[in-house]
Amino acid sequence: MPPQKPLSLALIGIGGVGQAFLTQLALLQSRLKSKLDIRLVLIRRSTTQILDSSWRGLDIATAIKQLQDKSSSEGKGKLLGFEETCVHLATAPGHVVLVDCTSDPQVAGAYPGVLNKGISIVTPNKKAFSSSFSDWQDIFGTAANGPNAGEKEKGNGFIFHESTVGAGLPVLSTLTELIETGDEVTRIEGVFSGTMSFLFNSFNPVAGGGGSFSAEVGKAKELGYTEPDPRDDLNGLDVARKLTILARLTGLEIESPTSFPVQSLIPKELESCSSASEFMDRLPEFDSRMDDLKASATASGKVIRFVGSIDVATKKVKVGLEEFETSHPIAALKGSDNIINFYTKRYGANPLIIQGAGAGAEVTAMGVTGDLLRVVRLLR
Ligand SMILES: NC(=O)C1=CN([C@@H]2O[C@H](COP(=O)(O)OP(=O)(O)OC[C@H]3O[C@@H](n4cnc5c(N)ncnc54)[C@H](OP(=O)(O)O)[C@@H]3O)[C@@H](O)[C@H]2O)C=CC1
Ligand SMILES: N[C@@H](CC=O)C(=O)O
Ligand code: NA
Repeated sequence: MPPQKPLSLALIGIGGVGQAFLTQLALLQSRLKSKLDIRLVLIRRSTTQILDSSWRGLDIATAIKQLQDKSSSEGKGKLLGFEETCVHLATAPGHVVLVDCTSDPQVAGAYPGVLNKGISIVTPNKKAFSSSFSDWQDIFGTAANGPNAGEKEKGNGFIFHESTVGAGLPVLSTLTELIETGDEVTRIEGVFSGTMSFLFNSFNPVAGGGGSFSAEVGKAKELGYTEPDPRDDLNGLDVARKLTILARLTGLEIESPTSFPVQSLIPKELESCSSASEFMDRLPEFDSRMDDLKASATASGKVIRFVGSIDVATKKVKVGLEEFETSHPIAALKGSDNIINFYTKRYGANPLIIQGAGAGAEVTAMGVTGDLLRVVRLLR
């Protein structure tokens, strides 16, 4: 049997998710070594990168150390522009896959050009899929696995982004299958943020009590649940981005994550904070406002949770705080659990429910590694 062509892989972003992905990649390399030769040829941070121009593949542990060890010559190399790097990357042997584990909108904005070079993309970065609707159309009009892909897109890359909604939970693959098998999705609702789930089930637990809101935000950041800037969770935009992605997959042409009501939990007085650290330092000043919301819910025997919903028929999307009876499944969530209810014609009054950790480096990396395997299967 002729040796398989190698799969050349480039990773950008070696934060929580990126490093967890590398751990899973090392496992994949050893498990698949008789069937597939996966070579890590580039890893890149925001300020430096290591590119293996021999295309033989980097040793993962050494490469991470070099990137993290600012003093190493490798780690200090002049950072080649991202687009320039991709032109070079496209010359790597076999199929090339870019793994974008950043939350950088500029990297995401380059996706159509990357796909056009025949490079596939797997990513948990929501920015590309939740910017303008025309950007969405550009991406899926270029990808070889786009809904209307034809001869023209044949040589282009594939794109998968399961971890953009519900981390590794099979939310996007389930929605895609519901739609592709002809079911009619009428409503999607639930808890879509691991950070907000954790915040409210620890600040306002069903059993009563709970810590201060700002302290719980700090814990969510330490646990690796929040966006690189926690304000992207607290302003409701992370959930809005996820609902934009889901709504677009149902066929709704949502213009942007700010084209529907999104409740922000950022105190107006802190909207001008110039940095995440300044914001986090001042957040405790406003804990009493969240305490008042909690007290009012408690007075009616309820708890507050941060939820989202899409009504496909009326095209109504909304994101914000709601009160729930303590017996409600949403009230009972633990940790970073998401719960997503798909109401469809086929499932009727009993929705298809997906529940589980919706944030955390390892469960997110699982979705990215699963997407990489989806690309591998398409190459067979
Ligand atoms: N954490 C989670 O539970 C989940 C995260 N996600 C998504 O995964 C992505 C990564 O999240 P997470 O790992 O937690 O974030 P981190 O902040 O831990 O890591 C982000 C990494 O991206 C790097 N980076 C930023 N901009 C660039 C750039 N232009 N080029 C190269 N590298 C860059 C940073 O490098 P440097 O350190 O040099 O600045 C850092 O290493 C985000 O898009 C997030 O929304 C999705 C689902 C769940
Ligand atoms: N910050 C996000 C990460 C996953 O999308 C969240 O808390 O859900
Ligand atoms: Na997912």
